[in-house]
Amino acid sequence: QEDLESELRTKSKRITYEDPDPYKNLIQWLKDGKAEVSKVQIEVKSEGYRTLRASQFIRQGEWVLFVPRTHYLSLEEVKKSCLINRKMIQLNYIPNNIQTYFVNHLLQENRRQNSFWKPYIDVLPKDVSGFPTYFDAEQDALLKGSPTLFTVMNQRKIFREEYDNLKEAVKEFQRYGYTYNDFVKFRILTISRSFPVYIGENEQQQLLVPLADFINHDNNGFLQYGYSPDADGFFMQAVRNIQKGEELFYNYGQWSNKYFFMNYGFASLTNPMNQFDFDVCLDRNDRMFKMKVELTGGNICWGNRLVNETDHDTFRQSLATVRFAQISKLDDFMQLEEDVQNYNQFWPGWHTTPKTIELEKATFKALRDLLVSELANFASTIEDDQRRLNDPSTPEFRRHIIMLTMREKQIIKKNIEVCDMMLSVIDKTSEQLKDLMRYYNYREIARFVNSEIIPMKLEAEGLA
Ligand SMILES: C[S@@+](CC[C@H](N)C(=O)[O-])C[C@H]1O[C@@H](n2cnc3c(N)ncnc32)[C@H](O)[C@@H]1O
Repeated sequence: QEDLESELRTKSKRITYEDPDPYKNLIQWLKDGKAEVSKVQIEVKSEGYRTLRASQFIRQGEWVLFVPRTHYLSLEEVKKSCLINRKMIQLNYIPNNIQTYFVNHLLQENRRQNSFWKPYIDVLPKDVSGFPTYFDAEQDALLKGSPTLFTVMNQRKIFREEYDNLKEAVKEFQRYGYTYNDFVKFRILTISRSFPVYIGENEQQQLLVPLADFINHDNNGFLQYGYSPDADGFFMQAVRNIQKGEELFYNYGQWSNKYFFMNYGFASLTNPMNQFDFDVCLDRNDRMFKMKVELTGGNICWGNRLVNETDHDTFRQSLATVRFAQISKLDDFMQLEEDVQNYNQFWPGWHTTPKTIELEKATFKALRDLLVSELANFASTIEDDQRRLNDPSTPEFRRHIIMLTMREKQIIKKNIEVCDMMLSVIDKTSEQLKDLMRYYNYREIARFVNSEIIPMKLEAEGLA
């Protein structure tokens, strides 16, 4: 194995790139490898924040850049050319994430003086302290109340476990003295810089692609990427005409702020995919606790999510889960048991349909109380956040925490308002409700009232 390693090292000694400007080395290395990089230019906005600009007009459909297979890292490549990875495979060690194969390869190449990958490694960000995995107790405290804090803790645990297990299982990993900090740094760099790409028809691969990984995210990104079998490499393509000098962006995906924050270290106020994650749990003092647990196959809590828009299934699901927890009448529960015959497994958020106006009232009240207490858990108010965002001395990493948690709080607040609104109208007559819903802003709520509440009202009014 060591022979193969030294052979690779000799091979990589052929050309060295020693310009004091690491970006020049990167471009020259890519050009020497027959990459097509002439239409883009690197701009260093700050040491940790670089971007690409179009160095010429680029027509819609044209490739913006091309990197051949020899100059990007694929899973196949890193499994083959990294000693630790080969050992892992021999030992049948299954990493908790395939990112570990990339991390091991980067650690190896980072250690080598004359690595073929040196021009790439030299331009990877040096400082990743803005990623939540690196936060200290004081920075964690800023996330208090946010469901993201739990995810951060969990991520740290996963990273630590992998590092400790690797050290234990692969003696070379320990011998090279790779530190936990470097392991985590390369793990984060792998997460935040990899491209999921379809190579074969159904074969999705992660790739680390030099230079392409300088492009930042925007919701209105105008590039797409892929693998070209004919050219045997990775391309970025313009989906519209791009003017000379324009900054290049692509859309990293329709992800929530929490996802961006965890994987890329940023959040945005304009992300349309924001969400607030929260748990709805059964009350252990509930008389029906045991019956409910039995019905759901042993569950007590369910993860739910609310989004910006109340025009969304997530609202109905959250409501239904709370409704399940709120059922207190045997009749309602029996009706639920009847409904359940139609499903293989009972999911409170999908299957707990409205039963009575009384139950709906209790449900909106309980959801409201839950959200009010969630809101009170946060370290700061929306107003504090707004003030800090307006203050230019607020550090960059902190802005992202504020944007993340502020959006979570805004979602909670909006949903509290919906609960309040429902509680204020639920005692009205069916006619009054119909009138109110005609101009109601939240379509999902209006649809819910029209399809569920009004029929219940009509039935009750008919009986009366
Ligand atoms: C693939 S890299 C893009 C290039 C990066 N700016 C650099 O200098 O190497 C992804 C990283 O860029 C930054 N980034 C990308 N899009 C961003 C955005 N819309 N807002 C803030 N930071 C962003 C984040 O630090 C993220 O982890």
